[in-house]
Amino acid sequence: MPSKNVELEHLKSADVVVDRPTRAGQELPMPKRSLWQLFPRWHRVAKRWFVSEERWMACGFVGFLVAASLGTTWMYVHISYVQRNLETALAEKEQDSFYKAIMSFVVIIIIAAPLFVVTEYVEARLTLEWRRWLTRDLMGMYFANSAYFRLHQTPEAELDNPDQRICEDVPAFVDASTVLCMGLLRKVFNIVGFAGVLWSISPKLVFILLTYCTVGTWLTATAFGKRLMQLDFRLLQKAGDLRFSLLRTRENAESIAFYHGEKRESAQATGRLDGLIVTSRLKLLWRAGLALWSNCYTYATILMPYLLTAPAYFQGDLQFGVITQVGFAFRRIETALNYLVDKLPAISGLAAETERLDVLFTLLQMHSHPPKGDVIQRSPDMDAGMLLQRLTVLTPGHERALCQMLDVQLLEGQSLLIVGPSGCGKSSLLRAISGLWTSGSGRVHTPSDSNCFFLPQKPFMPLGSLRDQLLFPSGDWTTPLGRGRKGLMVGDHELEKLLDAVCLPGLMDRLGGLDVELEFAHVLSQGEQQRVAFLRLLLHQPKLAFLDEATGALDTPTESALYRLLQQQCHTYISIGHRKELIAYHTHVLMFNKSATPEFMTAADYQQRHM
Ligand SMILES: Nc1ncnc2c1ncn2[C@@H]1O[C@H](COP(=O)(O)OP(=O)(O)OP(=O)(O)O)[C@@H](O)[C@H]1O
Repeated sequence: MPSKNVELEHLKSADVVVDRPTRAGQELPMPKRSLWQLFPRWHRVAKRWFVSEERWMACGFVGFLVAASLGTTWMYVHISYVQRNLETALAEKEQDSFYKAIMSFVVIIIIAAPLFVVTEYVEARLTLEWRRWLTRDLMGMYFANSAYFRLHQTPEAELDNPDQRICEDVPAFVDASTVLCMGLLRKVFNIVGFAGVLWSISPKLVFILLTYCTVGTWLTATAFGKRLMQLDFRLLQKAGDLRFSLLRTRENAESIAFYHGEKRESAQATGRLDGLIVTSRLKLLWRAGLALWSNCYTYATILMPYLLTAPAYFQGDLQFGVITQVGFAFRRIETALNYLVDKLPAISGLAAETERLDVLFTLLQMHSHPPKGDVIQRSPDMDAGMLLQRLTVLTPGHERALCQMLDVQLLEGQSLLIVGPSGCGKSSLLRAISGLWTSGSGRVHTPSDSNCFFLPQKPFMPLGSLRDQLLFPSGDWTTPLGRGRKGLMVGDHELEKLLDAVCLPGLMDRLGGLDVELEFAHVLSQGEQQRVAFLRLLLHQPKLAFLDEATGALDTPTESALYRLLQQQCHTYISIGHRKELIAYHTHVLMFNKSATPEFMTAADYQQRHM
C-alpha cells in the first residue's frame, strides 16, 4: 500500500477539492484537468467491477452488448442498400424490384424488433448490477477499519459529503458510463460500416467528412468541455452541502430549537441554496452557448451530401437512390463523429462524478487498511489487563502531542480513573488505545478487540427495536434480504432484570415492549441512553471495559449504583470522569496536567495528594 503521504500528495497534485462541507457563499477551487486527462481516473473507477470476482458476469453483459451492436450496425448498413434499391425502383418504375425491397424491409423489422428489446434489457441489467457491486464495494471500504471515522480526522484528507458520493454519484457514474460507452461503441461500428459504404461510392466524401467532424469535435471540447465539467463538479458539491446542512438541522433539532438558532441555520441553508442556483444559472448559459454552436454545426452538414453528389447525378454518373444512400450514410457517420459534441453535457457530468468517486476510493483505500510505519502499535495479546509502553499520542494532523512517553500497567482486577482538565487529551488516549487514532509512537497491549468494550461520551442509538438498543453492537439485525445475527442470545426475562439493575425499571412497559421500534435517540433522555449503554457493557462481559464520561449525565446515587455493578461484574476497567466520587471505584489514577506527561499513581496516593 502506498504511504499516506504519497497518496495525499497524489490528491493534492490532482487539484482535487478535499474539503469539509463548504460555508455558504464560499468559492472552492475546481479541478483544472481537461476532459482527456480524466480518462485514466475514469478507467481506475470503472475497471473495479471488471476485475472483481464478478468479472465473468460483467464481461458476459458487455460481450452480449458488443455483439448486439455489431448486429445492429450490420442491419443499418443493410437498410441503406434496401432503401437505395427501393428508391431507385420507384424512380425507374420497376415493380418487381420495389416489392423485393419491401420484403427485405419486413425481414429486417422481424429481426430488429426483439433484438432492440433484448439489448435494452441487458443494458439496463448491466447498469443495475454494476451499481450494486460498486456501491457495496464503496460501502465495504467505508465501514472497514473505521474508515468512516478516520476520513474526517485529518484536515488535509477530509472530503465533502461521502454519503452523497456513495448514494448519488455511483448510480450517476454507472448510468452515464454505460450509456456513453455503449453509444460510443455503436458509433464506432457505424463509422466503420458506413465509411465502407461511402468509400465504395467516393473516397473523397469520406475524407471531407472526417476532417469536418474531427475539427468540430476538437473545437467543441476545447471551448465548452472543460468549463462545463468544472461547473458540474461545483454543482454536485453545492447540492451535497445543502443536503448536509439540512441533515445537521434534523440531527440537532432539539439543541437548535433551545438556542432559537433556526434563523442562523435557515440563513446558512438559504445561502447554500443560493450558491447552487447561481452555479446552475451559469451552467444554463454555457449549455445554451453549446446548443447554439452544435445547432449551427449540425445544420451545416445537412446540405453537404447533396452538394457533393448532385454534380455527378446531373452528369448521369449516379443513380437517384445513391443520393439518398449517401445522405443516409453521411448522417450516420456525422452523428457518430459528433457523438462527443452532442454528449458533452453528459460527459462533463460523468467527469465530475469520476473525479469525486476517484478521490473517495483513494481516501478509502488509504484508510480502510490498518496504517503502517511510524504509528502507535497495537498488540491484542493480553488475557486481561492493559500495558501501555512509551506511548506518545499526537492529534491526527500531528499538530499537538497530547501525551508523551506514557507507561502504564494495569493488572487483572485493577481499575483506572483518568482525570484532568477539559481538552487535555483524556478521550484521545482512549481513541489511541482503541486504534481509532494512530498518530504517535509506542505500544498498546490489551485483550483482543472482542474482549474490550468502549462506552463513548455520547451513546449511539441504532435504528431498530428496544431489544436492538440493548444488545448493540451484537444481536439480530434485519436487512431487506433477511436477518443477520451476531452471537449473544439473551432472554426477555434476563433483559428485564438487567434494565432493573441499571436503574431503568419499567422502561420496557413504558415504551411498549422489547420489540417496539422508536427513534430512541429522541425518545430517551441523555441519562437513560447512558444507562442503556451501561446495560450493553454488562451484557457483553468484556475482559477490559473503557468508559469515557459514560455516566456524566446521571445523578451521583445512580452513578454510584452503576459503578458498584461494574465492580462486581467487570473487574478490569478504565474510566474518564470529572467527579471526585468516582475515585472510590478505582484502584489507580492517571492524572493529565499541562505538561503532556500524565502521572500514573494509586488511588490512595492521589487522594493523599489532592483531596
Ligand atoms: N480530529 C482532531 N484533530 C485535531 N485536534 C483534535 C481532534 N480531535 C480532538 N482534538 C483536540 O485534542 C485535544 C484533546 O481532545 P480530547 O477530546 O481528548 O479532550 P478531553 O480531555 O477528553 O476533553 P473533555 O474532558 O472536554 O472531553 C483537544 O484540544 C481537541 O481540540
